Amino acid sequence: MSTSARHIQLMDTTLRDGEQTQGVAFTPMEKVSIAKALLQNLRVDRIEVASARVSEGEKEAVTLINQWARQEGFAERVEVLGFVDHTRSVDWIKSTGGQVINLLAKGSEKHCREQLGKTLDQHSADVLQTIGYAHEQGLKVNVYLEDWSNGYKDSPDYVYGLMDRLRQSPVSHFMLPDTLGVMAPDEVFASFSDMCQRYPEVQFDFHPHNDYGLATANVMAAVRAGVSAVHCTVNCLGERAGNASLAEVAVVLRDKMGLELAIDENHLVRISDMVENFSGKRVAANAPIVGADVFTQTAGIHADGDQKGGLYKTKLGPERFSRTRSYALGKMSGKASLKKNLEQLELDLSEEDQKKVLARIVSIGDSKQTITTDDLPFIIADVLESKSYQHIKLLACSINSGLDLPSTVSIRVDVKGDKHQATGAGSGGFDAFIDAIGKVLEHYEYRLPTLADFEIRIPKGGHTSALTECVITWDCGNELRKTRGVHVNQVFAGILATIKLINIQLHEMAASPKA
Ligand SMILES: CC(=O)SCCNC(=O)CCNC(=O)[C@H](O)C(C)(C)COP(=O)(O)OP(=O)(O)OC[C@H]1O[C@@H](n2cnc3c(N)ncnc32)[C@H](O)[C@@H]1OP(=O)(O)O
Repeated sequence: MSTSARHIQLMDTTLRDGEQTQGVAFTPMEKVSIAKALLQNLRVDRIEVASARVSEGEKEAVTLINQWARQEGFAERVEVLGFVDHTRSVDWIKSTGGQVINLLAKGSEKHCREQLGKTLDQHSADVLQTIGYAHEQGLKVNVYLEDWSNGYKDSPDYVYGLMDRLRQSPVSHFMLPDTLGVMAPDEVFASFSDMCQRYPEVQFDFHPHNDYGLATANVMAAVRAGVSAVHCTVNCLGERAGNASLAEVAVVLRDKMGLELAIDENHLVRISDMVENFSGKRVAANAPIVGADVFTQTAGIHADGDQKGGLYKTKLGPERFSRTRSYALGKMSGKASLKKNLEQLELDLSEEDQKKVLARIVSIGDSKQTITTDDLPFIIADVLESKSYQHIKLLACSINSGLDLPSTVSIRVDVKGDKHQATGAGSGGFDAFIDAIGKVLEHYEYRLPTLADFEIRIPKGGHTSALTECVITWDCGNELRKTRGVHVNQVFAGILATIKLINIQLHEMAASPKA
């Protein structure tokens, strides 16, 4: 089947199946923000925002989403999963102002018999009755055949029997899920080809799960077999191993299958960040498209190839997703990696000095420490013994902490040659240090930016006396900056990372004073 110029709908279910990720619960306002970003900015075709009857909080969220969607003309693109429970789910959805029910019917004989205790005839009659009621109430109806992947394999006659009974009813999409993520691409292709041939008038959606890590590959197979819509979630959230990643599906369908999608790729990373923050589920640094490291070249040879005319470029360039390429510094760096970082910082070094700095970077990398671009000026200053980056020096610091007691700190610092002493208090040693250093820096019209992230780690297999590395991400208004500190004491590792950031910013203030 030719796939060119076909339009495939993306139905995002971050707010329904995504919320079935262990430990995830969105507040109503978080749900509204995600819904707006999905429909308005990213431009997915449809969103599923909840299961009916779950809770009062869920009802409030769905009501708010529907109010907004109606104003914006998106009302028919907001869907809610409902159960085969006669009137209850339909009434719940109606009361939220919803217009679409995704009715959860049983797609395997086993689930029908053992979970509902019904025969095919009884269940079909119940489903038809709920579809009829939903229509009377003015709702559009889609139908899930839950556990279809197992049902199609173990009880195909049940699946065909159910489809034959439901196909004449007013159902917009039949949504066939691989509920337990057990299918492989060849099985998906064969089963969807069969379903599409038997029921050519029916619009099928595919709802994948990622238990074997095959969700995106399975989406490709389903599309090749003729489905008209696929389901996915932001950051691959979803029950167990999750669904298919929205970012992966969007780029794969475009690049590998030449399909038309409405998605605006510039928003993929922003929505991934939003969902990461609201869900509390960290995105793996190597997650395709949205992971923190996926546009970073680590190997010196790769940096060299990029320097020589973009030899390592692919269609998945960072600019496409409003991101930038970076070059990691560590033991695998070469001349080209250093050059790229120096260019970014607009620093000029002689070939001789570059060699010395590179040797230090490689030896720091050898001791398992990581190096950020912002560390580079300090490594240079240290290697070349320049004091020009040393605007602030911590001369002494004592911390007092106790269980259930506020922490106190006493510091002595040198700022641009002037000595200062200060004390501070806070809920922990680091917090107390921030209080104390803030008092000193007031004299220099400098305020620390807020923390965006604070990570402490020790080398794997490390012991209690291991060096600790602290990497702090700072929200500097128009950009995020990372600085790191290394010390046996984790609070001091954080303090050293903070001193480094202050040095960078005092240096920038000195280099470009306010007019
Ligand atoms: C494929 C999927 O991911 S489906 C996701 C479905 N969404 C959810 O489950 C959302 C979260 N769930 C909930 O909040 C609750 O489970 C509720 C509100 C839906 C129901 O709660 P309760 O009434 O306490 O029942 P419980 O959670 O034990 O649900 C099981 C009942 O639903 C029945 N049931 C299972 N599937 C269906 C279905 N498709 N339609 C109607 N009833 C169903 C079961 O037979 C069982 O009924 P029984 O108690 O008479 O034996």
